[in-house]
Amino acid sequence: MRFLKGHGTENDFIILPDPGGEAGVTASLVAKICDRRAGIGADGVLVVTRTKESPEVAEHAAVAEWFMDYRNADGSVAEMCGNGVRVFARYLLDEGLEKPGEFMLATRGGVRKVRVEPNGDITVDMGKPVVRGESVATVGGQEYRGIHVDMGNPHLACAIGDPVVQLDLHYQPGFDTGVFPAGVNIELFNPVGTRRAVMRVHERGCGETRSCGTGTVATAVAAAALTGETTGTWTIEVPGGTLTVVLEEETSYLSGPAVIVARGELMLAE
Ligand SMILES: N[C@@H](CCC[C@H](N)C(=O)O)C(=O)O
Repeated sequence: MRFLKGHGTENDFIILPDPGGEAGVTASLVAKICDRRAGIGADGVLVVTRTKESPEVAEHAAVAEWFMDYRNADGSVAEMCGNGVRVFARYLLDEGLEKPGEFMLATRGGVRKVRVEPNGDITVDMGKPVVRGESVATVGGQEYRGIHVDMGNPHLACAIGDPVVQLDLHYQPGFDTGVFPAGVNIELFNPVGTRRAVMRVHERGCGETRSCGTGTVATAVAAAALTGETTGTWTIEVPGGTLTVVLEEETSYLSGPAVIVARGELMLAE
């Protein structure tokens, strides 16, 4: 099977072209591919399938030709991946499967519009973040209160006060399984100037990653709430780079670089 590898601010993905949806990519194959020692290594897999060939999203086939079938590194599926959408869009553009400008993609979290910026960055309309309340994350025995933000997938974004570099995110942070029965992506951040924050993330199904697009939008929402704002343009610094988040009343946008770095033939089997 042919594969490519790409990343968006070092949130890295293996891309598996499967236009007809016939490959039957399993959770165990995804976990093998993403293994950083025995496999290729990645935070997740993006299976590229025509929307009309994917029963779970076929209803969107009239508006979005391609479905980003996103899988976490442990093989689990997720509703949405902001950096994944941007890398997926880069792949479609490079392959001539979509034209530069604006186009729509299907995800499990709904249809997303993407746009190529004059500087080559890719912007995604991420939809309206939904604030569902507050909850607590525990890291290294320390409790941090944060905001539960639904970006299609679940997030808990906590302003922590302590420097984010000091956090040990090798382990799953504690969280309230009553609030997050399907798990949660946990962002730990500090505001560092006007509409700017530095963030680290522990992703559901992946562990710590160097960036998380949906997580940066959740962080912008939580950081804005600290100053009573709900709109504005935020710069979020992550270990893998910098992303821009625009919060509007009815939607949000995520912008940044997305690149393809390799292509090859997969020799792993289930
Ligand atoms: N890295 C992603 C989010 C991927 C999904 C997440 N791990 C989940 O399980 O919800 C992003 O860029 O948004």
